[in-house]
Amino acid sequence: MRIFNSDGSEPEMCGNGVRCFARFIAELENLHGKRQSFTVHTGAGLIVPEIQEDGLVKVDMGQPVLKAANVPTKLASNKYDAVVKSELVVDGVTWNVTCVSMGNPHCVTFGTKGGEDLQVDALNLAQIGPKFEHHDAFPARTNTEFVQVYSPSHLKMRAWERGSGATLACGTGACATVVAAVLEGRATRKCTVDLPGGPLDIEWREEDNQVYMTGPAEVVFYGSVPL
Ligand SMILES: N[C@@H](CCC[C@H](N)C(=O)O)C(=O)O
Repeated sequence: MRIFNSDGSEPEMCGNGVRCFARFIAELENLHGKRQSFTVHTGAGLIVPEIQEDGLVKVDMGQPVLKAANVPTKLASNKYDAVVKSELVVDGVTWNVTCVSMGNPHCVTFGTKGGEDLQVDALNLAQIGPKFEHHDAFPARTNTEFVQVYSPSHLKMRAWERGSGATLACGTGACATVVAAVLEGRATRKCTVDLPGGPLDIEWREEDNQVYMTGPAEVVFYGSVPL
């Protein structure tokens, strides 16, 4: 699977995309109602989506990458060889950020240094998102997730995506959000993440360090495009 952002750049991975890709293949092959798993080659390695009997798609998203140079970020590692709750000055305001790669780079924030907990609906993403995306700390640019904690197993997130801006959902971003929330001691390893487009269930398993994402993928329309 190869995907393209709306600015034409090619990211390594797309969590929503891989769920849709699995659904598309199942429709093509008439695999309705059957449990079916696929191995998908992506820029981030092999990713394994499985269509469950309930119709939801559960994806083995692989292991998070936390080493600063591999995210990549120029911020220094400070905990578990990772960048956790580090200070990032954006437009004169100091934010606390945790950096995670799910094959593609993510910067996750729960708020500003010493500030109130984020109320994500109040944020002007179009104004602050690009300042994170193009910040010097991120040599490959970054996706940014702004997160509000409802409870240790229930988070709300809005994403500003690298190359695409504010989107209704970001699967890799939801995975990075739970990894960051666990590293910051804010959440358990199994969480529901609410996104503007609907919820995703994410689990970062302790046994094998793998991240699993479960969510829907539905056919919206069929069409053809002359190229
Ligand atoms: N904008 C991302 C790629 C797309 C991520 C996607 N929305 C998802 O669901 O994971 C990037 O440039 O890394």
